[in-house]
Parts: sequence; structure tokens; C-alpha cells
Amino acid sequence: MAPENFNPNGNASNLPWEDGFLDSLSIVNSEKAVKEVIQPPLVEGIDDHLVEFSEAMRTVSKVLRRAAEGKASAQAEASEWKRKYELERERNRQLENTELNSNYTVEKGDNSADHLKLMSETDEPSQFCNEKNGIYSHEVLRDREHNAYSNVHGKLIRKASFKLQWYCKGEKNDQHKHDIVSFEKGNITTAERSSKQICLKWESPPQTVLILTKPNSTSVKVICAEMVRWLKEKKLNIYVEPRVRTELVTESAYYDFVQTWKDDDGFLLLHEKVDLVVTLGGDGTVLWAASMFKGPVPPIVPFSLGSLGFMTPFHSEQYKECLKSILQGPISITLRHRLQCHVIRESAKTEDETEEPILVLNEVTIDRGISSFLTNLECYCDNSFVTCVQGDGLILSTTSGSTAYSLAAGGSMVHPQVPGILFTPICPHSLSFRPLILPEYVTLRIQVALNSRGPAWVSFDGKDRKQLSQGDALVCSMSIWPVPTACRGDSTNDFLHSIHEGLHWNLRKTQSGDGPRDS
Ligand SMILES: NC(=O)c1ccc[n+]([C@@H]2O[C@H](COP(=O)([O-])OP(=O)(O)OC[C@H]3O[C@@H](n4cnc5c(N)ncnc54)[C@H](O)[C@@H]3O)[C@@H](O)[C@H]2O)c1
Ligand SMILES: Nc1ncnc2c1ncn2[C@@H]1O[C@H](COP(=O)(O)OP(=O)(O)OP(=O)(O)O)[C@@H](O)[C@H]1O
Repeated sequence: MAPENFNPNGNASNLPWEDGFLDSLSIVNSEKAVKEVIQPPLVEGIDDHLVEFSEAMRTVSKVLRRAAEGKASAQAEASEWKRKYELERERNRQLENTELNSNYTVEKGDNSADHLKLMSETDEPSQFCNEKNGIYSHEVLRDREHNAYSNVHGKLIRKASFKLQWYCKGEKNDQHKHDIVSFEKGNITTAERSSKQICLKWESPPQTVLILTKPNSTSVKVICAEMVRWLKEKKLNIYVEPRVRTELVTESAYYDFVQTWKDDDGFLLLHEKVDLVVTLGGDGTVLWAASMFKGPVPPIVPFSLGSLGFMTPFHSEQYKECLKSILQGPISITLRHRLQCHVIRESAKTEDETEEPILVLNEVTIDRGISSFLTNLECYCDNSFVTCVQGDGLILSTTSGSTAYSLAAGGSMVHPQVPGILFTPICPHSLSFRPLILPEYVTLRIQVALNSRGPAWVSFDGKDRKQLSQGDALVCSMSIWPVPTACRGDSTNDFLHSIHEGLHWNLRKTQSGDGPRDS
């Protein structure tokens, strides 16, 4: 539900999340969570049976944990509203400009962005974008403020700005749409069901490239050194990891100009300096690159130097031509969704004890690890009970990860641009447990049952394993920070190429026509 004072046209000093909104939201969420726990057992316990002291303490600790969860989900909700608010403000600003420069009229009602409608008396509706149905085109996503500079070697470097555009049914006509549903004469039509091919256009030339490489590979080292020289000739600033800089400088003092970071602060500010990330390796290196950015991620250009390379469409031998065209733009982009995962401990007494969220590009897996017992995982989707996973475990996957572990566990392959969360069991001990695909807006909570025979283990894109004890939970929702990866063709073309070449999907000799036929 939108906060009551959600008003994208409003005064900037009056932002709801800056004015106690988060606190009120978390109180509401916490109260909801607390009520859920307190309701019948405690009251009945006190009134009817004289509850054992230890039992009451358990309930109290459960209440505190739910309250912490309420706060975590309130934070996620608040940042989502903030993002929507900023998008709407940008949209409204552009609408106002359009209003000044054309004979369009803008109807606004109830201060709500949902009521915006753009009318044109003179323009013919385009084949795909019918403006009478409230659809209009303008830039929707910019990378950052225009006056953002960073200091590199004493020089002020302005990070390249770009805009992303959504192509209309494959037409590169600069038109894209926001309204999902329009109501005209009581008929409901959907204008757009999911995002279309996205195109990134540089508004100023990219100047800084971060190269990330798979460790311990001679072929990767050779290509990396060559690429650094080539990019230097093109007058670009180059960043590499500290390990790689040491390797390069040990090879030759020529590489002394290559930059790196010294501490966590430098590392955390990378996204403000870097225009483009190049990965040299396999899918694991793309996952590594994504994991380095806990917030916004610069566009990634993945070169294939692994064995499978599902997410690495570019050939390293052709790096010069590829990079030339990428640096010039425009680039077709796949915006890969990530999942934001919070581990919430049963023992957490306060929200401060909530662990840092972890973002995954492929999947988060909860399994039985070294335990010989079945997992017993209670799964909730937006507070509705989904099921209890008794088996080896559960995979919550993004659509990008649908071709990785989830696929091996029997999940469907899903185009990476489809917004959804895959719910795929691992070896469930049940005949009827089929995988699910849930919408991207849900929040999932997976809790190790209090009566589970053993603990469970959670891992993030196959790494950072953590133990989940009885009562611990994993709360998972779609992150607002996707991973933009450059396409060789376009999203669909690259996806189909990967499933054909990487997995040999549905490879079968074609049946010859030389035989019996229907008469
Ligand atoms: N049984 C399995 O299939 C299984 C088991 C464990 C982990 N994994 C996958 O490995 C990933 C970690 O990758 P890594 O390279 O760090 O480990 P890794 O070196 O063990 O490689 C795992 C394999 O998965 C492939 N892969 C990774 N992401 C993919 C994707 N999105 N689509 C298609 N294939 C993909 C890689 O190319 C590689 O061949 C995990 O996120 C998980 O999805 C799969
Ligand atoms: N820059 C890096 N620093 C540390 N580890 C990395 C880095 N890049 C990749 N890795 C790790 O190295 C492992 C192998 O990487 P990657 O999957 O890219 O190569 P590969 O195994 O040869 O490729 P493929 O999986 O296609 O066979 C992965 O587990 C990944 O997390």
C-alpha cells in the first residue's frame, strides 16, 4: 500500500521516508508480525492453563525476532517507495517539459502518479504505443547525478552518464512505456507485461574500466595484460584487483599506471568511479563481479574464458572489436535481477543483530549440508504458508540462475529478463512437489522448523556457507539493484544461443521424411 502522503509532485523537504515514515512502517510491520505470534497461544495460555515460564520465554523471543523481521521488511518497503517516488518525480518533470513544448495536455488527479494521462489531439497513435491509452516516451533511468566527479591521480574525472531505453517490440524507435494497464470505456488492456530489450546509450564517453579476472589462469593473464595496454592507448583509466596489479607490475614496471584500491572504503566507492566492468573468465567470474557491488552495478562486459560461459557471450580473441563497439555504444543490455537475502537468527534480540543483507545473481540455496537428516524448512510467501520442504533442500533462484543449480534440480529454464523468483526443491521426499515460479514482488521467508532434526546450511551463489539453526530464517526479496550485462546480439538471442551451445538443449537428429506419412 502506498504511504498516505506519497506525492511525487510534492515538496522535496517533505519526503515520507525522511519524516518518520520508516519508523511508522516498521511499527506497523512489527505489530503485524507480533500479533501473528501473540494471538491465541499466549492469551489462552495465561487465561486457561497457567503457561510454563520457559514456554512464555520462547514466545517472547519469537515475538522479538518477528519484530526484527518487521523492521527489515519495512526498510526494504521504504527503499522501494523511495525508488518509485524518484522515478515518478523524474517522469513528472519530463511531462512538464513536454507540456511546455507541445500541444499535449496533462491531466493530473489526486496527486497520484497513477492518474497521469497524456492526451494528444493531433498525433496519430503509433502502431505499438498508443498515446491515447496513457502511454508516453521519455528517458526512464539515468545512472547518476550529472555533476558527479571523482578524483583519479589528481585529475577530476566525471563518470560517464548514460540512459537506458526500452525498445518497443524490437523497433529502435526511442519509444518506451510505463503504464502497465489502461482503462478505456471499462475495457482493461495491458500495454506492457515485462520490460523489452533494453538499450544503453552513452551520453558522455566512458573513461574508466574495471577489469576482473579469474585467478590462476595463464590464458586470462595474457589477455588481461594485452587488454590493459590496448585500453591505455585509448586513454582510458584502468582499475584491477590488488592481486592482479601486483601480477602486472611484477611482470613489467610499464603497468605502474594501473590503479587498484587499498581498503574497504576504496572498494565500496568503486561504482562511483567505474563506467564499465570487463570480466575475463567463466560464469563464476560474472558472479564474482556482481558480488563486488552491494548497490548499483556498472554495465558488465563478460568475455568468455571458461568452459560453459552461459552469461559470457563475448569472445576474448575479438576483444578489440567488441570493446570498440561497447565504448562507442549503443549497447543491448540484459538487466539481470538479483535476490536480496537476510539471515535472521532465532536468538536475535534486537534489529542490530540482523546480519548484513547478501545479494545473489544466481540463487540462494538452503540445504541439509553435512546433516544426515531430511531438511524441515517452513516456507512462507508474503506471510502465507507455502509448504514445508522435506528433502535435501530448497533453491530460491533468479531467472538468470534458472539455468544453473535450479536447472539441475529440475527447475524450468526462464529467460533472464522475466521478472520472477524460482522456488525449486532439491530431491524432495514427496511425489508431488513440483517447482514453482513466483512473481518478483513477493517476500519469501524460509525458516528451519523448531523441531527439525538437524540444522540447515545456506549458501549464496554457491559461496559463503552459513549454518541455520532451528528457528533461524532466511528472508528473501527482489533487490532494487540489478546487474546490467552487455549482450552480443540481444537478450533473447544470447539466451537461446547459450541454451543451444552451452546445454545442447533439445538436440535430436531430425526425422527424415523418407517413411510413412498421414494420407
Ligand atoms: N548441481 C549443480 O548443477 C550445481 C551445484 C552447485 C553449484 N552450482 C552452480 O554453480 C554456481 C556457482 O558457479 P561457480 O562458477 O562459482 O562454481 P563452479 O566453478 O563450481 O561452476 C559451476 C558451473 O555452473 C555454471 N553456471 C554458473 N552460473 C550459471 C548460470 N547462470 N547459467 C548456467 N550455468 C551457470 C558455470 O558455468 C559452471 O560450469 C552456483 O550459483 C550454482 O548455480 C550448480
Ligand atoms: N576475480 C576473482 N577473484 C576470486 N575468485 C574468483 C574471481 N573470478 C572468479 N573467481 C572464482 O573462480 C571460480 C572459477 O571461475 P569461473 O567460473 O569464471 O571459471 P571456470 O570455472 O573456468 O569457468 P566455467 O565455470 O565456465 O568452467 C569461481 O568459483 C569464481 O567464484
